[in-house]
Amino acid sequence: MRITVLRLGHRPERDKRITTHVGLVARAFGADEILIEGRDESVVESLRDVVNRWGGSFSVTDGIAWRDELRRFRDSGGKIVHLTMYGRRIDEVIGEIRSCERIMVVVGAEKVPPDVYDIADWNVAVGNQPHSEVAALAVFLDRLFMGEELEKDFGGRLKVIPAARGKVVLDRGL
Ligand SMILES: C[S@@+](CC[C@H](N)C(=O)[O-])C[C@H]1O[C@@H](n2cnc3c(N)ncnc32)[C@H](O)[C@@H]1O
Repeated sequence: MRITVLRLGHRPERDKRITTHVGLVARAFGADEILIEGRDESVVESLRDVVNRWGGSFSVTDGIAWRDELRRFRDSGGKIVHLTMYGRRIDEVIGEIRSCERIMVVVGAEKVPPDVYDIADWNVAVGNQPHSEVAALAVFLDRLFMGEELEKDFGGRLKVIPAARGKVVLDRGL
């Protein structure tokens, strides 16, 4: 399955860290790309730097026109999943979502515009309490892949060798 994450409402003056974390979680938990509303060269650079060092083919694009992206994605046959505390319980819908070929997973920052709720094929809640886009995305992807995403080899220059203590990192010098 190909997964695009759409990060809405990025405000460069206050969301740098959390949007970077949305991107890091997207990559580490098995998504293929992130699209970011708003321009932020520093967020894009730091995510691309992680890809360069730690591997994978995760792509990062900022400054997108999100309504056009959602429509284009839907019109080309992709399905849209909006993560929101007001949505349906994740366990009720994750099986259906798992059968899709391409999904776009939308996460917000502050208030998400009402049309996102309308265009989404599924509005999905990771519990019905308010928490965070980073946590919601991580739990959603982990449920989607049933934990298998954590076994992925990213093939990067740097690779952690799991250790009971300390840090063991292989530099494959690619
Ligand atoms: C800080 S929350 C903002 C919530 C905001 N009050 C709203 O009405 O959308 C930022 C994002 O985290 C995600 N989120 C927060 N809690 C969630 C939950 N329980 N389930 C799914 N997603 C959640 C949503 O994508 C949301 O747009």
